[in-house]
Amino acid sequence: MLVPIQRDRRSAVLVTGGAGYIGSHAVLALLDAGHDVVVIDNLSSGFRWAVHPDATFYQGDVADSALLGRIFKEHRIAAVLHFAGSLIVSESVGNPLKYYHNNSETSRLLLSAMIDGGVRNIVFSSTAAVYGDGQHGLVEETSPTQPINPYGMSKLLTEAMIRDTARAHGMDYCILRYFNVAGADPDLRSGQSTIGATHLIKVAVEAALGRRSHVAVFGSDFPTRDGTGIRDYIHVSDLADAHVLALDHLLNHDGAALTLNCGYGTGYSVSEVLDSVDRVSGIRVPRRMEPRRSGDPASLVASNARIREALGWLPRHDCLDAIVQHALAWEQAMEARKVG
Ligand SMILES: NC(=O)c1ccc[n+]([C@@H]2O[C@H](COP(=O)([O-])OP(=O)(O)OC[C@H]3O[C@@H](n4cnc5c(N)ncnc54)[C@H](O)[C@@H]3O)[C@@H](O)[C@H]2O)c1
Ligand SMILES: O=c1ccn([C@@H]2O[C@H](COP(=O)(O)OP(=O)(O)O[C@H]3O[C@H](CO)[C@H](O)[C@H](O)[C@H]3O)[C@@H](O)[C@H]2O)c(=O)[nH]1
Repeated sequence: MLVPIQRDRRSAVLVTGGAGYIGSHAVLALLDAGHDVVVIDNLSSGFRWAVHPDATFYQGDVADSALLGRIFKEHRIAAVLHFAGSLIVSESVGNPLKYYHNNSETSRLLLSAMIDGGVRNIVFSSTAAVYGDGQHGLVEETSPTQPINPYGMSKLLTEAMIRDTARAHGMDYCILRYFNVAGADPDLRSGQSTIGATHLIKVAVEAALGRRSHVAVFGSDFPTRDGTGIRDYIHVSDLADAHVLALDHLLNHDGAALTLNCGYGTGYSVSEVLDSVDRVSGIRVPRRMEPRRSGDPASLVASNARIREALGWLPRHDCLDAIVQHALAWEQAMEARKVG
């Protein structure tokens, strides 16, 4: 049954990491849906220009409890959408403490500041990396969580903190486990601008535009149909929509406690993704076979039955070529604007 949205017009939403790739798209979707938006970002990997001017911006760290306290006093924050964090799987293997600090410890401080500030709703950016390796077929939310890298473990710890804190302090939460996020806003209001990006589709479209000499294929001996790693690539705008739905759900359901996969349920291998980039760009991107990257599972593909059922989420851009097309268009637009 559809529940009418009773949004408190005076309240706002705090987006941590709103100057980053996914956060900046969520800000656009929230503004499009009529929410007031406040952003906190330390600009460690995000960009001030990526934050829509209609959002109020604070430059600072989520671990700065005094700053969070000030924000909670200056605005009526109804909910926090927590994107800020570190997210490179291979980096987390070499520097795990960075991840346990910036993902786990910083989230603990955020939860503590939320309790102090009386903010009782949180949407959290978790990841498919909490599931680990050895997954067969579609991964359900009830599948075992056995991360094989510190990044996944740092997010799993945060999930546990959120559930325990919610129980103890009467908070409501929606944990969104994203699979592989890619693409750009179809109107090119934002896109992935990360410097020195490591994500496959971003790297491949940079190579198609001649900014990289080739794409390294990390591992061709995985137990997959063509030996390369399989992932479920979700368009960033569909993911942003999921956040607006999650927020509305929290604002309308007391006691909400959701953990939801965000993916399409279709997996593509690295070779298939590169074929798509070749097809869409019209350029044969040079590929070089290299050994596996540490911490990489063979395959991660989402079951999305739960998010469809719980939030009524309906993807609008469920097509690999469309995702690649938008990613490529954003790269070209950045080149033209000379940003990033
Ligand atoms: N990109 C993906 O495929 C993917 C997949 C699963 C989960 N996620 C999660 O989504 C979230 C956003 O990822 P993204 O791809 O947009 O990355 P991003 O690096 O573009 O965005 C992260 C933003 O957070 C900011 N930030 C980092 N630490 C901060 C801190 N301590 N205080 C304040 N600001 C801080 C950065 O400056 C940046 O703007 C992350 O939590 C990530 O783990 C991403
Ligand atoms: O230059 C590259 C980059 C990636 N890959 C391969 O492409 C696939 C996807 O790799 P990405 O680096 O694009 O993404 P990850 O799967 O490593 O991780 C991403 O998705 C995860 C969820 O599945 C996490 O949430 C994480 O934050 C996010 O970076 C993997 O098989 C990887 O080995 C290559 O072969 N060459």
